[in-house]
Amino acid sequence: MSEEKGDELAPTASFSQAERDAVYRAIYERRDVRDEFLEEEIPRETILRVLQAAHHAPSVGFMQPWNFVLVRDGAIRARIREAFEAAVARETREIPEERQALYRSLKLQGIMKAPLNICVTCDRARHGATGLGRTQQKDMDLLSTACAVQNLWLAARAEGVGVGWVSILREEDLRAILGIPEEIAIVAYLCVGFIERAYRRPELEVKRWAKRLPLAELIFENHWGERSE
Ligand SMILES: Cc1cc2c(cc1C)N(C[C@H](O)[C@H](O)[C@H](O)COP(=O)(O)O)c1[nH]c(=O)[nH]c(=O)c1N2
Repeated sequence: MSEEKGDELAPTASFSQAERDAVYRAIYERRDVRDEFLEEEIPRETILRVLQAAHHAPSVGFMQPWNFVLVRDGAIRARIREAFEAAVARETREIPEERQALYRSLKLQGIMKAPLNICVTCDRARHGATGLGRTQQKDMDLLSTACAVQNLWLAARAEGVGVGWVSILREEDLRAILGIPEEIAIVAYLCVGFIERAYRRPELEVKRWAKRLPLAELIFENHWGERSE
């Protein structure tokens, strides 16, 4: 035990109603943004605040396996955009016939429009190949990195910055274009920029691709399939 002075348990200060409202507002008003990005550069301090929020995400064994590759260069983003187009062509073939027209009408990325792209990676061997909390469930490092992405997404919303997650990209293309080593996993490719307008509901719901499921249908009591009366 090597606790330092000030490290003892302290009372948890409660949130005021306004603070609670702000937290829930960030959660409910966060959107996946594809097309509404402004050209304006995001100040370095704002980017760092958002990344600091990501860096304070929970992680298995406090592993903090993430890195953030900040991509601003237009030529690099153009190559990623090309890789996206090729990936969309492949994905289109897997979409059921009756949904193809709707799929093709969707805007699914803002790689060139957003002034900043961020590739979030996971170093699966950080602090050793195995570790606390990860011996039985091997992908906990990847899930920890997803927690960091969510923190980033929420903090960005509070900063007036929109984020769009683009997963229609082959990992090998991102790896080659961004020079990411083989041993580093790629978790998220994000388009990031200030926004002034956003949908109030998920764009995929507005465009009738999918609906939000009723929460009550997703909750079981004690055993899978058991619902409360
Ligand atoms: C892991 C992962 C991967 C993707 C996404 C999200 C997540 C969590 N989403 C965004 C997704 O469509 C969106 O979150 C939902 O439609 C819900 O909308 P809101 O995020 O609430 O606006 C997403 N959107 C998109 O246009 N292209 C994409 O490739 C992806 N990929």
